[in-house]
Amino acid sequence: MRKVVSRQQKNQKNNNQTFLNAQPSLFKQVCVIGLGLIGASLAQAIKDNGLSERLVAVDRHAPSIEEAIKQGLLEAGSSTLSEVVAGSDLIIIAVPVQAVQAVFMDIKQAMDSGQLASDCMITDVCSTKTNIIDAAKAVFTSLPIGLVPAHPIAGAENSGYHARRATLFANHSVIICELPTTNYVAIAKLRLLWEAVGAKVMPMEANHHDAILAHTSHLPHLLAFNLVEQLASHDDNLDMFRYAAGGFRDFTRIAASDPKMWHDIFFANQNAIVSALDEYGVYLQTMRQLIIDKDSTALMGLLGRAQAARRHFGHMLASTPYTDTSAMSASYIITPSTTVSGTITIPGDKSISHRSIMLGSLATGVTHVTGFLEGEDALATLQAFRDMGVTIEGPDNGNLTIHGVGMNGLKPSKTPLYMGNSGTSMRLLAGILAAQPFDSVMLGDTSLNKRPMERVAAPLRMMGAVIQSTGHSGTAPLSITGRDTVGKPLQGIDYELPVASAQIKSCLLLAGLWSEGTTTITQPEVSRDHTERMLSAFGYPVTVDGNRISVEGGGTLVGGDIAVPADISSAAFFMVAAAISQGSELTLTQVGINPTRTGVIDILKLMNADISLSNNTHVGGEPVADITIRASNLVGIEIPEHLVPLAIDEFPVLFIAASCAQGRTVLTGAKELRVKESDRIAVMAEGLQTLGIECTVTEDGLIIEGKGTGGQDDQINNSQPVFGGGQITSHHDHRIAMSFTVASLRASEQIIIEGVETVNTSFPGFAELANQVGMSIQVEDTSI
Ligand SMILES: O=C(O)C1=C[C@@H](OP(=O)(O)O)[C@@H](O)[C@H](O)C1
Ligand SMILES: C=C(OP(=O)(O)O)C(=O)O
Repeated sequence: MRKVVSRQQKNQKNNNQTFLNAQPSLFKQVCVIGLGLIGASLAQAIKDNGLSERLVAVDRHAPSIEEAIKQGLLEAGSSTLSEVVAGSDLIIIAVPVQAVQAVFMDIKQAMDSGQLASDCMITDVCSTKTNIIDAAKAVFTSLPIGLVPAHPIAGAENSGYHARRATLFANHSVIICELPTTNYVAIAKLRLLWEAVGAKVMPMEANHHDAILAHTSHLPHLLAFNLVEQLASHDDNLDMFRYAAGGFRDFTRIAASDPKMWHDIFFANQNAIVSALDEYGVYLQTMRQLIIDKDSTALMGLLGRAQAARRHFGHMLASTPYTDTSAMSASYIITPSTTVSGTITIPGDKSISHRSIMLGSLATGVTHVTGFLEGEDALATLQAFRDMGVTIEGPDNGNLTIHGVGMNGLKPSKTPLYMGNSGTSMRLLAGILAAQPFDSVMLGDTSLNKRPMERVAAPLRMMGAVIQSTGHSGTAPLSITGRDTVGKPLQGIDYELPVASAQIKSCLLLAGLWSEGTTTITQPEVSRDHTERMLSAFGYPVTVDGNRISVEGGGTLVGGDIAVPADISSAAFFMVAAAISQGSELTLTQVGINPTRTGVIDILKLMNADISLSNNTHVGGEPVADITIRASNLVGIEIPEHLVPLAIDEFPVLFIAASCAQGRTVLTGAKELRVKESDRIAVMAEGLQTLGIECTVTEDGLIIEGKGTGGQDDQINNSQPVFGGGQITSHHDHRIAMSFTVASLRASEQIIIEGVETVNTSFPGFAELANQVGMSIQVEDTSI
């Protein structure tokens, strides 16, 4: 259970911090027991950072002590604790795990004899934690109030005093066990010490620490030692080592670590290690059998899943940018430019990419996808299906091969499904998961966790789904109970959508595929129809009657080939870029022009944009064309409300166009913009005002006073800046970042956009492409 901290304790913590910061050194005397790699490195880091007035050490190896004193690292040292420990206010135990209990006995004696205060802080750096606490319990009548067990997750294959490095802990994690018996000041001071040497501190329960470390550290070390032993015991071991490839070297690097230390750890964490090892045995047997059986699909699936999972975990951890604004570290520094030109290819459509994974996975047979968008949103969907046991090869340059598992072939994921920033993934998957026999949990990043999920959860409940939005206010995480537990299938419903949302419509239609009877969705306005089109392309009958769409449950999907066209929502940035800048002409090849998506073209044309389509054809059931757009004098308009759902994602960049138009542009009926990755009305208005544009926020839209000077019939006059310069934040929203980039074509000064990592959710390579056509974007990492 997490430790609950009262307000009083929090205040006390803040006061401690101020008090501690005011002290010349954090400690009067630190005594390090054990001058091995970790102990000596920590001593050196304490010394270099001036964290203690005095440093003393205990080590049985006299030459290390002598050298450390000679080098000025230590004031004193000995092989016996009682000779140097007096007056220490922190003791750091850095000896092998099995020797810790004996050290505790020495410490107790020093406390009993008055050499040490009873509240003296005691910490350790050992790789196991429950046995350290047990050892302390065995020695002290009650756990010392200064005891803070800790574990820096840092090391090196070299051991001993000479291998020490003061920087060993920089950017590494240190786990601290905050025991209920420990004085709060001791915890706060140890935290300060670790942070001062560059480490990231995280609290964790001792049991949990031991179970996790058994898998992530102890098992890999055991396997490394074991593999070296296996190879070394061969008769031709010399040849084996001589020709051992990089794989052997990389895999067994950690087998050069200190044997005594690992001997102790393996015994100290016996139970957790044995269970990790048993589990490993099962996986090894499975792999062995797949090779014997020459089961290529299953082996490919396993290898692909493992490769993706490794990347995914890295991503999940590194994707803290999406969960923590302070960590959003990449910025665009944009120098104003005046014109764009060229012929470019825009990456694949995000909505269609999501659906290709979903339907390809649920189909029978193999589905080949080309033009798949390798952006983080679509990759989140891909990973979710891998987590549910689907074998997916790729993505390789937009190519994917999906080995469909059929309507009843998904397996429960072992971990919660992580949807990152993607509303489409979470909402569409909610419909699929609600119908599965097993339970599921879906998580999102900070932005996604704020977006409304009851809009799908409530109608799914009407179908009999058991689904909870467990966030603050009808928001993610979503927890879904499997049909096996519920005991009966979903029931078809006749549902009228309260908003024109393709995500809600698709969620319910997808749930309808497993439901008894008919599911009919009525939408108030037309919204994108990719789900309907792709279901039909996979052979699933869909009935469309005006704005009423129906499916019957119980059908099947048949895999095939899907070509994903270029995304018109991404193309929109370049359409506006060319429209607003003098002398520009851009051609965007083979862009999807599904009529449920072309609101942006209609709106720009109403604003007097010069847009033409050519090479019209069909790709994978979707119409596509080359779009050519040239500079023109844009004029302000009242945007017709029926076009809003058809251009829902393009408004941020349309606001940039409106700012460059002559006269006022009024958007109404677009409340939905407030619940996208950010509140796109508020956030765009704020950014526009920063850049000197007058605009008024309304409940369901925005009024923009355009600064363009040329009218519809005038000479094209797009060379005067309408924006100033300034600093804009993305608010975790890719479309905000890209829209303000386009503004730089009519800006008088530099525009800086912070938090641009988010662009990768829908448009990897955006900055490179923008530079290719004539913009001037420099990407800077400001994290260091
Ligand atoms: O179905 C889809 O692929 C999408 C539907 C739209 O969302 P809403 O359904 O919330 O309008 C759109 O904004 C989103 O980018 C993608
Ligand atoms: C709203 C968007 O996506 P999603 O809802 O999938 O996060 C978008 O891409 O603009």
